[in-house]
Amino acid sequence: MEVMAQFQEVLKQSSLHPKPAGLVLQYGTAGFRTNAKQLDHVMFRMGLLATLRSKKTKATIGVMVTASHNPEEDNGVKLIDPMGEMVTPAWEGYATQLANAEQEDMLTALKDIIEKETINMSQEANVFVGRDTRCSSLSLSQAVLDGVTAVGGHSKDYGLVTTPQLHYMVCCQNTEGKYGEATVEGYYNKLSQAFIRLAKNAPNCTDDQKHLCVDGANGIGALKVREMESLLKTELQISIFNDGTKGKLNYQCGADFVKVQQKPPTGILMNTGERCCSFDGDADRIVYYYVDSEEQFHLLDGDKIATLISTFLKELLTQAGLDLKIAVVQTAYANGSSTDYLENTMKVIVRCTKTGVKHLHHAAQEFDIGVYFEANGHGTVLFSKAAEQKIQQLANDPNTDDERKRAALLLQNTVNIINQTVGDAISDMLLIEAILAIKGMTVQQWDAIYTDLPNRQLKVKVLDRRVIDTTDAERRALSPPGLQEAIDTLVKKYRKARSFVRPSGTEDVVRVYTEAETQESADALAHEVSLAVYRLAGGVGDEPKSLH
Ligand SMILES: CC(=O)N[C@H]1[C@@H](OP(=O)(O)O)O[C@H](CO)[C@@H](O)[C@@H]1O
Ligand SMILES: [Mg+2]
Repeated sequence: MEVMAQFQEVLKQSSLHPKPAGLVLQYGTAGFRTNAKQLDHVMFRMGLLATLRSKKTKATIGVMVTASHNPEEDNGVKLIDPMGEMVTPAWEGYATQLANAEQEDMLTALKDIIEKETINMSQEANVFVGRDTRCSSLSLSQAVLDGVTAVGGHSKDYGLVTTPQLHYMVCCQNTEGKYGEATVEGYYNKLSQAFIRLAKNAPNCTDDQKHLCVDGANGIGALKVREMESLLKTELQISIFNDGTKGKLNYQCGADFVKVQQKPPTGILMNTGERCCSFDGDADRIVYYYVDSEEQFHLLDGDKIATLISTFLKELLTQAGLDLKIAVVQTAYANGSSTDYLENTMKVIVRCTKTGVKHLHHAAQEFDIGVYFEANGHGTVLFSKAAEQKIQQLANDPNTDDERKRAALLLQNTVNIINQTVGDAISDMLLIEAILAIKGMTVQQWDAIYTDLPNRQLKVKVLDRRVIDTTDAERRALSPPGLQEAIDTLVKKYRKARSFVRPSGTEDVVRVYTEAETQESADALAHEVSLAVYRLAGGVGDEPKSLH
């Protein structure tokens, strides 16, 4: 189609996906997210934008319709760049401009991007689309597809997939299959084969040890684990709870609920000491937990996962005699005990970045092996090309002695089980299960590697959360005036205490984090810091109440 006619078509189609006048949304920590009723125009426009991005990069781009851990009524959209990573920041800016342009200015906003990025409109474009199980996701993903078609792109609709599965498809497609086959079956085969090979190194694993309870958050993860189950054969026996047949998505279940509330999800049958895990609503996060004989709940969050994985990798590197630099990337939410253990006992490099996987991912790319996890369980491992080559070479070298060869093969299968494009609950689960089996480690032993400092996360409602500006990987507030000083004074009252506040990028709240020697101190400090935020940063509604 000729360019002018193309724009006419965009205009015509756009009028079928009109923007409510005055509505302003931001591309936040992980894409746009709000009540599903407000998103039709955003989806259509993200279809347009993904097509432009595809033309620009001459590669396939992904669009995932999901609001992850948010309530069922919400929805959202995430854009995926050619290597399967999150879309680059400059284009997040375009996304915001395009989504917020009033109906009559939409075409101008679109042309603006085309001009700024000197996009050749006759270039072919391909967009992969996926969605989660929310009621609103089907029609919203149709709006994305309409957007792609309107500007002359080709699309492939993967239907119901987890977010990390779609990231994987995009990476496979753009690497001509080197990363794997761009199908859901290809994904299951690659991961399950690597898992079976790893599990072969744990011949003494009993049936009890092979059992795992999975809380699927009543979302897409439950469906996808079920599809994969038979391929894991006898090496892993999974009981799936909250599979979406009865309960509501993310409601009193799922990784976010378990992490923030520090308690088990509803809808799960847990025996004492049994290993359990929870996914979030789009299956890119995972946390583990168990209940001990005194009914005490034990959470193994992203920090514990990062510690387990990096310990395993470090041991294998030593056994293989490979000199590769390994680092762990965390955010300010990482428990102080985990950072202390990683730095001082394990002696690995630790980096702290701003919240949001894109920041962690970027930092992890600077090392031979970068293990990154947010405390909430979102994370993965990145291997540099050079690291992968060294592992490959050693595994294939006929002169390698047995111990080194075994370690190299384990490393090779570890590379294959990991979804390096983004945090992936299914892939992380399989890796963790394999590590525990190989090391002959129980969930209790894993938990005992270090003891978490008691901590608390709270939310405070303010008029405009943008009044809070932070620095030092969000650990210190620069504005409003007096806030950081107030926090510093409060923190000094408690032993081993730490606290910071930051505006959320996914919800209209300010988040408060505290940790201290005791839970009482962490809770009291959290309340006091919440009050400081409320008073100094324009709190709305009732004053924050004490937790006890
Ligand atoms: C404290 C916390 O868990 N924050 C989450 C949450 O971001 P906020 O910007 O804090 O709303 O959602 C993000 C997207 O899922 C995730 O990357 C991040 O870790
Ligand atoms: Mg998620």
